[in-house]
Amino acid sequence: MTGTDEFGFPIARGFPTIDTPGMAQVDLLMVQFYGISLPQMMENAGCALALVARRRYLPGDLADRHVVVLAGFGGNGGGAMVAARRLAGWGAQVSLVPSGSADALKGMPADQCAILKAMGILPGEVPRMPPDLILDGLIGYSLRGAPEGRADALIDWANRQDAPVLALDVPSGFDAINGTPHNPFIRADATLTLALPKSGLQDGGAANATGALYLADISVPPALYRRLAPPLDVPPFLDGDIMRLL
Ligand SMILES: NC(=O)C1=CN([C@@H]2O[C@H](COP(=O)(O)OP(=O)(O)OC[C@H]3O[C@@H](n4cnc5c(N)ncnc54)[C@H](O)[C@@H]3O)[C@@H](O)[C@H]2O)[C@H](O)CC1
Ligand SMILES: [K+]
Repeated sequence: MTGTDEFGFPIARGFPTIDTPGMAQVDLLMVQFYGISLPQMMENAGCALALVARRRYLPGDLADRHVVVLAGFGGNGGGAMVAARRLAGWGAQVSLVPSGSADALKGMPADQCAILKAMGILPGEVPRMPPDLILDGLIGYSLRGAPEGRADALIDWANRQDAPVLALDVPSGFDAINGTPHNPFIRADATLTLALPKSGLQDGGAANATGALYLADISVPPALYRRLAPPLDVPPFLDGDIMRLL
């Protein structure tokens, strides 16, 4: 560790990068070898996102602080909805904006959305009231080509707002492997990437798409990385669950 950033997050160097096929291997080993489920990882991811949101953007009392959560239909959207739940629990006013009809959500994102509905947070359109913060959970490392449809429109909307955007895992529209920005891509003020920094995020990506780059521990055992082909040597998160990388 080489000190902390201005928000008190430990600064870390020496974490290797990983590409999307490598992350797919990690997810498989987590589930099949260790029995650590995707919902468990998603819970860790979303909680870490909410913690970065609170400490970096919403210090103090969260009452009257308005957060718009943009949520896609995959694991990225599910993690963002966990963060929505945590921030709402801490008193923030949360608007949930899915990238399609919420009735069409399936699997874990649908489960997360059902929890939010039970809490009285109903999926809807982007609100007229300007937000204090936008969480980008539209598309993660499974982006395929340039964003289309509602995701495309919501990325444009987010980039037009004065509020900062905090991206989950990768800025949506940004290729996590090779760092190619598609049109459009989220211009994040900060990005919280999960488990290991994705290879395309190394230098913040083209045009510094990521902004400040954080890394969250989602409870991958370091020994798992030595089972990958090729193996990776990853240090434990000794100084905290959330590290500042860039
Ligand atoms: N081990 C981990 O790091 C974990 C990461 N998690 C999070 O899950 C996502 C990856 O989830 P996945 O379900 O594979 O997909 P995505 O959420 O990235 O996106 C799929 C979603 O996006 C749509 N889509 C893809 N390309 C486009 C496009 N060009 N235009 C519009 N829409 C697009 C696609 O149709 C799907 O609906 C990872 O990034 C993390 O955030 C988990 O929490 C578990 C562990
Ligand atoms: K994202």
